[in-house]
Amino acid sequence: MLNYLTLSNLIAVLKIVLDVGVVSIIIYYCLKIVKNNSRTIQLVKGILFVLLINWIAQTLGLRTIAFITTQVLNWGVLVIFIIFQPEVRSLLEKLGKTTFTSISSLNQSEKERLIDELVRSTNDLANSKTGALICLEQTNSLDDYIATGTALDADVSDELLGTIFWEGTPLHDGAVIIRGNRIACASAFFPPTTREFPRQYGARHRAAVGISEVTDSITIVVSEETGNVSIAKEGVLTQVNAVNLRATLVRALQASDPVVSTTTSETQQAPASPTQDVPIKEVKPLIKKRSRKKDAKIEAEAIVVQPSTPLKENTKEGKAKGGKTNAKK
Ligand SMILES: Nc1ncnc2c1ncn2[C@@H]1O[C@H](COP(=O)(O)OP(=O)(O)OP(=O)(O)O)[C@@H](O)[C@H]1O
Repeated sequence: MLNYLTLSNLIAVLKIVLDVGVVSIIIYYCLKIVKNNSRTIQLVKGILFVLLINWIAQTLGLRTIAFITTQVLNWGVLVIFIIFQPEVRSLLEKLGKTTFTSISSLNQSEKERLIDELVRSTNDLANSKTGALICLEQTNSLDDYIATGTALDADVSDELLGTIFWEGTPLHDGAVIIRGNRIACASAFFPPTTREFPRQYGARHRAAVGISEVTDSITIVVSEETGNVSIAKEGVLTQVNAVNLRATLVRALQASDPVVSTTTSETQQAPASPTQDVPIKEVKPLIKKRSRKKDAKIEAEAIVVQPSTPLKENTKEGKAKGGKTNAKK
């Protein structure tokens, strides 16, 4: 009898652990999705707001408001599924899929070679003022975006990236996505940011910031207009030179694996290595085309870099941005 009770207690405890464990995992992944997607952050804020109004209305006995907000919350689930249909679909598609070869799975020499090739090709692209968008997949899968481009499975090399972004090729329009140390695709389309953005930046920079808002990827942008190089990460666009670029890439790879030994401060202060010999560009002064009042608001969603250096006045008034935008998508 005692044994039976102990066994049934044990089973009950295991059930509770399983129950709580599964729910915790679901909550963890939901929070991860919310955190990585600016659209879902807005949505969660909206839901919290409606919940607050509903609670106040219930507490104060405001029956009409309580009724309306309750209906909004009841029907909200359906609305969420409709609004987030693409996200829900891709989430379901991902279930059961094997994990991709991420950058973190590369060994030290592969990482170093990848960084060397990226710095070298970015340097060449910048010097020849060839517009480019090179996105490095991190932990969030870029499958959905790879699907919008032309699939490739090629070694990352200075020569190949130069060829892809050469204006004469059909693949030059759009972004290259790098998965692990392979070029997964070219000509991919990214969701452009919808945030307020300095006018001198066009569709390419908007796309780079856009993808960095919804995933943890790192994107290198080379401006066709100026040859300037920027990095988009976590919704922030930072203009870099060769040393900054290398340091950022080292840091990014380091974050997932301590195998890359150079520390951040060492990297930033380090003299140029062989691939850093030719700086891509001096860090250009950065424009803030906003009033001081607006700047306070922008602090939180900093678009620009190097606060001490105002952005170079480099307008593109004559340029028809829309014309160059990746219209095919
Ligand atoms: N959503 C997008 N996803 C991927 N690539 C895009 C996207 N929008 C534009 N591009 C790429 O950017 C090119 C247009 O760049 P545009 O000149 O408008 O941007 P820009 O930020 O001003 O860059 P640049 O300084 O190089 O001129 C397109 O030809 C295409 O290759």
